Formats: sequence, C-alpha cells, structure tokens
Amino acid sequence: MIGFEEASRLLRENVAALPAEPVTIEEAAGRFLAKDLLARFDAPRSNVSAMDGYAVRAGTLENGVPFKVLGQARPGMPFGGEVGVREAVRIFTGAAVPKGADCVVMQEYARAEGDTVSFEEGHGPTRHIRKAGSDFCEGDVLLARGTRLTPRAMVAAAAADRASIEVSIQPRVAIIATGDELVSPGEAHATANAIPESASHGVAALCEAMGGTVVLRLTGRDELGLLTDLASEALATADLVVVTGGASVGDHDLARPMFEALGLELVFAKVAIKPGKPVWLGKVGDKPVLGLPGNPTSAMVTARLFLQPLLAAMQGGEAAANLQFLPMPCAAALPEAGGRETFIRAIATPEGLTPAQNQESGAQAPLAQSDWLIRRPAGSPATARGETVSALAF
Ligand SMILES: Nc1nc2c(c(=O)[nH]1)N[C@H]1C(S)=C(S)[C@@H](COP(=O)(O)OP(=O)(O)OC[C@H]3O[C@@H](n4cnc5c(N)ncnc54)[C@H](O)[C@@H]3O)O[C@H]1N2
Ligand code: MOO
Repeated sequence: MIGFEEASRLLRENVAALPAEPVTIEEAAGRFLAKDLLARFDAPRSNVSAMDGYAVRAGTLENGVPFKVLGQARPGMPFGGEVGVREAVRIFTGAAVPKGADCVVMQEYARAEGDTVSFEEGHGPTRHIRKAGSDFCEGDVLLARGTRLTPRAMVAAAAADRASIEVSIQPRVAIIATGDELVSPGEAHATANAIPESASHGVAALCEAMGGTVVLRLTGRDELGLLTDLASEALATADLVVVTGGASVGDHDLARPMFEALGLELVFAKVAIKPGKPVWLGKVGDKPVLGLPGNPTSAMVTARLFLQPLLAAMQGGEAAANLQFLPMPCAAALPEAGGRETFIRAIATPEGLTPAQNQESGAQAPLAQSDWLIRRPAGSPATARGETVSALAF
C-alpha cells in the first residue's frame, strides 16, 4: 500500500493536459487557461480621477478663492486643454486628469457658482488620482497558464482587453456505478433490498464543478461481461472514466477486472488513507480510469483528493493547487490517529472545525454538512480542543 503523497505524485506524473481551443470571453468562465494571458495596455490607461470633483494644480489651491472652470472631463471623454493657476476642470470618477492638473478636490469640498468654483477649508491632502499603470502594465501576465477563470479572474481577463481566450478543452467524463443493489433514486422504495445509487450523483456534480462535461452515466450489475461492455462504451466516449464501487477485494468487486480485457495499466491501487483505501488509478492507452470505493463517504473523499486534482491536471491546471491544506483551529479534541492517514469530515463553525458525529465511510447524511477534511497523518498524537489542525476545503 502506498501513502497519500506518493499516490498524488503518481497521479500528477501520469495525467497529461488535453489540447487547447480558443473560446470567446463570454464562454470562458470556469475554464482553465492554456496560455499566459497578457495585458494589452496599461490600466489605468492614463492618470485618472478616483473621485467626482475638480481637477486643479495642488500648488495653487487657496480656500475661498474663485477658480475658473474651463470645462469637463468624463470617463472616455477627456478635457483637451491645460489647467493653469486658479483654473479647474469639472471631473468625474474615471476621467483622465487634464494636463496641468495634479490633484482632484472632491465636490463635497467645492462650491460652484456660474463658471467658477471655490474650495472650502478641510479638503483632504489626498490627490485622488490613480496613476497610469498602477493596476497593471502592458505585457504583464495577468493570469498564468493553468489558472482557472473564476468569476474574479474573469474581470482580469476582460480588463486585459481579450475577446478570444486559449483554454484547455473540457474533459468528457463517463461515470459508471457498479453494484447489483443499486437503482436510480426514486425507485429504491419499490424494490426490496435495493438502495438508491447516490455516489455517482456527487461525483458527477464534482466533475461539472471542476470544468468537466459528464457525457455518459451508466450503472452496471456485478457481472464481468456486462461491465466490460460498459467500460468499452465509456472509453469510446470519454476522455476520463470514473467507476464507483467494486474497488475492494470481494468476489463481486469487478471495477478493475472490467477494464483488464481492454488493456488497463494500473498506476496505483490501494492507498493508506481512511476512508478510501481501495481507491485506484489506471490508464487505458492515454485515458485515465479512476476507481472510487462504493461507500458514499469514501467515494466523495477520494473524489476530492484524487478526482478534483485529476480534472485540474487534464485542463492544464496545477493538480497540487487543488490540494491546499490550511492550518485551522479544531473545535474538538481528537484521539490518536490510527495506522492509516485519516481525513475527518468536519463542519466549519465560529469555534473552529467540528468533526461530524458520524465518521462511517458508508454515511451519506453527514456529507451534506461536512465542508472540510481534517488531515491526520498515521499515528498522529491526540490533540486538545482548540489546537490547530491541517484541513482541506471539501
Ligand atoms: N475484506 C475486506 N473488505 C473490505 C475492504 C477490505 O480491505 N477487505 N475494504 C473496505 C473498504 S475500506 C471499503 S471503502 C469498501 C469499498 O469497497 P467497494 O469499492 O468494493 O464498494 P462496494 O462493495 O461496491 O460497496 C460498498 C458499499 O457501498 C454501497 N455502494 C456502492 N456503490 C454505491 C453507489 N454508487 N451509491 C450508493 N451506495 C453505493 C454498497 O451498497 C455497499 O454498501 O469495502 C470494504 N470492504
Ligand atoms: O476506506 Mo473504506 O473507505 O474505510 O470505507
């Protein structure tokens, strides 16, 4: 059995990015950049006002003296002339500061009268000017290759004046749930001993949230011939295949065997983590096949630890960037950790992370509340309430 770090490393080494494609900026949200995104020009493009008010020469400011208002400067409509002594230009937020002026007095400190304006005592010392290039400069890398275009990053991409953006193509994902007992949600109550197939719904949602496109959803009974047919269909349709269940050692655990006839090469199988020990990764040709344990909590924990970085890596993102463990206070005392590295499902509260009551790997209800995983290396000593733990957003 290998450790979590080793498994993560093997994943990074074995998963390549898909090719790039250009998309319009309107289509780019959520995608991963295939190239560095460079600014076309400086921002602001010139010195601009940060306030509505009057542009003047700071050195000539006098209180209560009328200044001649020469004209207006609005965003996109600069004032063409020059500001001299006892002269001002009416200016609005975002407008270019006219030649000669080096200061903006907020309109709250100004009294306009006809074509003059006078300033009151108390206008602040600040100049209220945003310098050209103070946000970014032409040629700056605003977003590096591999960056995901989050809502915030979209602003930077558009500000760079880019209409077309090179992004990695979205992985097409096929998901196969295995197990004789599984039926579609909504049908289980009518069939004795059946249970709703739940795990793949979480897996599919995670795939979509990570920029993948789920193109195929299959559920198969534990019968090798049938499952091999499903595996073959999945490999023909998708860039990535995810299988849930059948990962363990039982007679009916066929998730790996179903790909063997199709040329599966294992990258790793069994990782010393709890939950999720039976997780495995393989490849058929270039296509990754990820096997998640059937227990729903184990499936979602391993989806977070392996599928999320895998989807990022397939889109040219940093797999490791999706495994950022942060120091967080823990609101409960924790017992000594066992022989496997443990990922405790926890809920963020004002007091710190609170472990979910039910830590069973087959649990489903606590998944809805648990938004963090507390990471405890094998053999970690017991910790007291309030101590800092290492945690990953779940
Ligand atoms: N003798 C051993 N038994 C088990 C071992 C072991 O090392 N030796 N490992 C255990 C661990 S750890 C896990 S985790 C489970 C997972 O094994 P499988 O991936 O083979 O899961 P299944 O047997 O197919 O199912 C386990 C459990 O989960 C339910 N299930 C499965 N798929 C779904 C689904 N899509 N939606 C909802 N629920 C699902 C299934 O009904 C079972 O109850 O193995 C241990 N056993
Ligand atoms: O690791 Mo299994 O995932 O304990 O239930």
